[in-house]
Amino acid sequence: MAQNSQILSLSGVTKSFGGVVAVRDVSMDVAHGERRLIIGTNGAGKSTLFNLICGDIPLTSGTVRLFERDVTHLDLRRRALMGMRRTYQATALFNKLTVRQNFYLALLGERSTRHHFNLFTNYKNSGSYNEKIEQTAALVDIQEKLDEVIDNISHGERRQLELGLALISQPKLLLLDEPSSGLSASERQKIQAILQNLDPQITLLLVEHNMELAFAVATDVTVMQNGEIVCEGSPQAIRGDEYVQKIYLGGGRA
Ligand SMILES: Nc1ncnc2c1ncn2[C@@H]1O[C@H](COP(=O)(O)OP(=O)(O)OP(=O)(O)O)[C@@H](O)[C@H]1O
Repeated sequence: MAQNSQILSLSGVTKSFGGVVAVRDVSMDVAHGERRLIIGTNGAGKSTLFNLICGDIPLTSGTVRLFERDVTHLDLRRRALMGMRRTYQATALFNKLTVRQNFYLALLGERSTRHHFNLFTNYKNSGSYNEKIEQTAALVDIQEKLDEVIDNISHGERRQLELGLALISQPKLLLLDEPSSGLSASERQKIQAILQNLDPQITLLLVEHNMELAFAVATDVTVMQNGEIVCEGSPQAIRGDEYVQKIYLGGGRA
């Protein structure tokens, strides 16, 4: 994909839940390679916006374009096949299986969706996936834990694995919903380093409440409040913005 191409383009995106307008008339363009941070107080509409971008929920009105194609009416699976992946605030892992087996199942699920082949007949070919699993595990710094059962790894390592499970399909656009929530300072630093070293070809959309991590990773920032975009700019500009300071530092997380 060309460096200047639009990876994501939202136009007039609105979502209402009954009387509640969770996202109101949002327009936003994200270019190839950007690390776009979306911040806003609780209830600002960030998760809903992610759900609309992914195709998890339908829009009330507006248009979503992904990789320069109108995907407004495509479901999550079809958008994923185009090269989009997201993580959730809580991802279900197979806790009795090892890290390697979780990677393996993600890879099989991915291949079966793409090529419609049978998961079980392909189990015999598992050796051919090992290299890919080991490469991805190294990207998220979990290569030492490949043969540990999930129940025995730390919370931070689970978050690293969740990132790895999203990366193993080699997405072009990756949406991360609070990748550091619930982590200790040292676990958070690890996630930060992983995100800072991410392949520059991957375009990133990030919702994150920890400002240190968020601003260390972001190239561009969008600020939301009450379902609307209130400002956009470089991390430096947003950090210095009086209004942002007020909604964040003036007790805005209500
Ligand atoms: N399924 C739903 N049904 C009804 N209202 C909803 C639904 N999902 C979200 N909302 C409402 O939409 C608004 C935006 O919520 P959303 O979860 O998108 O905010 P957020 O910015 O992600 O908040 P947080 O930082 O707490 O995760 C809130 O008022 C919320 O109560």
